[in-house]
Amino acid sequence: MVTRLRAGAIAGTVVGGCCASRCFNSGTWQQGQAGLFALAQGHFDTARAGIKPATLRLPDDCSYCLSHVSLSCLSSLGRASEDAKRFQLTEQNPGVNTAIWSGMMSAQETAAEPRPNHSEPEPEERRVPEQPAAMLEEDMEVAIKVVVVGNGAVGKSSMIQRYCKGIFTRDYKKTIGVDFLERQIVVNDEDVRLMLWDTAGQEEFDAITKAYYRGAQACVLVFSTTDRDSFEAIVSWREKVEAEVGDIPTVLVQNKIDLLDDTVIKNEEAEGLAKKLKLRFYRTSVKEDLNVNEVFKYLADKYLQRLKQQSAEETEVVHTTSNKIGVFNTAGGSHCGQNSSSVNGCDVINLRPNRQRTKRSKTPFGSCRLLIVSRHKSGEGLGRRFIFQQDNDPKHTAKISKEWLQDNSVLVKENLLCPVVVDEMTDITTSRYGALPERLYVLQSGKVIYKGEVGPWGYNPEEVRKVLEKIN
Ligand SMILES: Nc1nc2c(ncn2[C@@H]2O[C@H](COP(=O)(O)OP(=O)(O)OP(=O)(O)O)[C@@H](O)[C@H]2O)c(=O)[nH]1
Repeated sequence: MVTRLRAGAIAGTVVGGCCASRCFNSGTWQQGQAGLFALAQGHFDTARAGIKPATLRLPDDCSYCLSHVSLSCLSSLGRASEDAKRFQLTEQNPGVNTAIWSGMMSAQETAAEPRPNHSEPEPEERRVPEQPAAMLEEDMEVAIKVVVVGNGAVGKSSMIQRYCKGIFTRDYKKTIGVDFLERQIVVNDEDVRLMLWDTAGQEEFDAITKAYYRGAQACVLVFSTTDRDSFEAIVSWREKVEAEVGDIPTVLVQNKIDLLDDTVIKNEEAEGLAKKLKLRFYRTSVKEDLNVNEVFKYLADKYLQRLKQQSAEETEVVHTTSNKIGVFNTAGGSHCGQNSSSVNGCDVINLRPNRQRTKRSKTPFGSCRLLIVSRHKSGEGLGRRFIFQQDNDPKHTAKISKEWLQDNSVLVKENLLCPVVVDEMTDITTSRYGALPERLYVLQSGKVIYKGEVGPWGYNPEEVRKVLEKIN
């Protein structure tokens, strides 16, 4: 069975990245998939989010697959622009408001198959403006996951709302778990999509929020001018984030400086803390819209600098090791493409190097940072799926990857020009991009007092809210 998805707008609120996806039919979990889930509620536009379209082949026994969005480089596929016009789930997955994106192989495998009949007009609300093909071909953008952390009521949600929606509300509504908004900006001529994760400030949500730090690429540590505790908690917030994601571009923010008259933190204390933590320090007033843009611009800039630095280091590796860095071309499908062949009765995927690697070039995968190749072999269902993760991290240029590819009948024809990580559905993708807890729990004195259904379908924040209100 082939389930096809087309790009565009999905009715949905992104609730998290996923580390696994579940086939409801077979009950099996497919691990190692990365990305963002969209759930019914609100609006999430995949095209705007920079997610490129693909068709996806689901195994024959899987008619209701809750799957993933992966950061794959599909823009170069001939069909991409056509597919990108709008998103639509076919009749085979009714009611499943999930974006499923897969890697090159899936897309190429299905390319030869007949398209389902979409002759019926789409409902008005599903239609999205068509995008010029050229944009889809070339506009790969950098997406940065930013987590905003700090004690409760310091203004995290307000800051994100101000930045993404340009609004400020006086009402305080405690964040339960996490929330998400995004904004696209241009920094040094680069399109950057900031995905801002608003996390709850209260300790009782730690278990939930920590899961969302995973894969974060930048962090805002916020304290309030009028809340001494929030200032003193900064070091511990930093440690929590670092424990999950290591050293990422981070900024220290003192919010509510419009209330400077009521300050409980001396200037030199705040500056001293920034110095001690070696962080850029901003004073903001979300209320007065002071310095908020600067905070996020700085982070985006810092992140881009790191990317550039990484690229430069990789180039060095090209000259010094036999494992060259670049992008690899996954020509051919997994079982019948012209570039696949058979060795000892096994299918072989031929990976060919692509010699160019220029940003925004028309070269296939030219600006790809992560390439996931999924491979299904008919009849073997979920068991035969390989994911090659090209994330340009020199550490991953491991000999072992190559050996693994060869052991699994993936023929590497020449030296690949890129580091290749073989993610055997284990933890690499998960730990970097996954963020979705399997269930929501509420614990009290070490005891589970609420256990939700398997998420994200089974998430029920309202239930959680009620439980929390009861125990507070
Ligand atoms: N005066 C002033 N009030 C602010 C500012 N920023 C936020 N607030 C107010 O502070 C309160 C808390 O703001 P939130 O954004 O909900 O705080 P939060 O950090 O997200 O809180 P949690 O969700 O509990 O973690 C709200 O009443 C806001 O209106 C600011 O810059 N100045």
